[in-house]
Amino acid sequence: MKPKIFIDGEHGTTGLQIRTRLAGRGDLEVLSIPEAERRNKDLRADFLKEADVAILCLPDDASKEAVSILEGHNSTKIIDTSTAHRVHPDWVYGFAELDRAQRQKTVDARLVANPGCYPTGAISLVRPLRDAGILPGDYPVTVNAVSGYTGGGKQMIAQMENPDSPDHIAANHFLYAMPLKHKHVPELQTHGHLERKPIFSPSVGRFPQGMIVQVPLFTDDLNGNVSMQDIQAALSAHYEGQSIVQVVPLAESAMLPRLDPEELRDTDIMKLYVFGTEGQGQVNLVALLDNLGKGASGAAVQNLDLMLGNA
Ligand SMILES: NC(=O)C1=CN([C@@H]2O[C@H](COP(=O)(O)OP(=O)(O)OC[C@H]3O[C@@H](n4cnc5c(N)ncnc54)[C@H](OP(=O)(O)O)[C@@H]3O)[C@@H](O)[C@H]2O)C=CC1
Ligand SMILES: CC(=O)N[C@@H](CCC(=O)OP(=O)(O)O)C(=O)O
Repeated sequence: MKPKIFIDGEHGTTGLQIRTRLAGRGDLEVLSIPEAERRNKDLRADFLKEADVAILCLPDDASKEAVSILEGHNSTKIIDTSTAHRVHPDWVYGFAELDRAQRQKTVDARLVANPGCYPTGAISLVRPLRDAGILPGDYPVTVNAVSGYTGGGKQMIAQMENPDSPDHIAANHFLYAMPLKHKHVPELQTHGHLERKPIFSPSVGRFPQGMIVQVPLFTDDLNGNVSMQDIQAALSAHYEGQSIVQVVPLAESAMLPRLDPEELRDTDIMKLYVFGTEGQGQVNLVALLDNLGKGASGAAVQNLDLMLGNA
């Protein structure tokens, strides 16, 4: 029997991309709710209970509701793409490359929280340096980022694309979350193993999919007398043996005149760069990804395969 998959929120931005990725999969049966019934709680409950794996692509409150519908119904595994359970102790953080143990934890899990798009980039840069003892726990980490506008879901897509929308956004690039209380901060701190709350300053650009996440560091304030080479080597060692997170060689990074946030659009990989000038005491660590690829839907399908024993 093929495993049954239900994408709750399949007509939204993340859900649609997951459905597209699963469209050609003959090894799975996708249970699909008609678009007009997408908020029909009774029908959703039936599908949630029938599924072997439910992938929640909903706002936080609706995700929590779906989880409560499944309470006591342990035959349905859950992947939640929302922020609701990313620091919850009962949930496994579905970032297989986080450390040596995370892949197996995801394989064994019933409840998996899919990482946020920005945290995927930032944690992928800081966590290996924490684990290697290079980045002190109390380092004052800052994270600056730009996302494609699909990161804001259906509402922001309409605001950016429809000039007749009442809350139309005309800007080509804008900062937001200026009070420094973005919903991703707890996740960044917890899974980045950071003692201090990081400063997170996100922005959005007028392109649909793509993301750059930057973590600048002063190497004098790191542990030991580390060079750019040492930092790149620590990242490379951490991600050795897998193909989704790619650490770019220093020589290649040094040749780049600019970095395009859309470069990895429609892919599920993430590239990590160490920029700077050796000996200057500063580096800019950069993650490049598609906010809907490794940042959301691609990661959800990766987690699905791990949970089904396919990967
Ligand atoms: N977009 C991105 O890049 C990323 C998104 N995520 C997360 O994925 C989740 C979904 O985001 P996204 O796809 O962007 O959002 P969208 O707004 O594009 O889609 C959400 C979908 O959920 C439906 N929905 C909302 N409330 C309910 C409800 N109570 N019952 C049933 N269905 C409901 C919406 O229906 P309706 O059309 O009626 O509103 C819509 O189809 C969020 O939690 C987000 O944080 C994670 C990483 C990246
Ligand atoms: C551009 C934009 O608005 N991005 C969203 C983050 C993407 C998202 O909602 O999902 P995750 O929390 O699961 O990453 C935000 O800043 O709230």
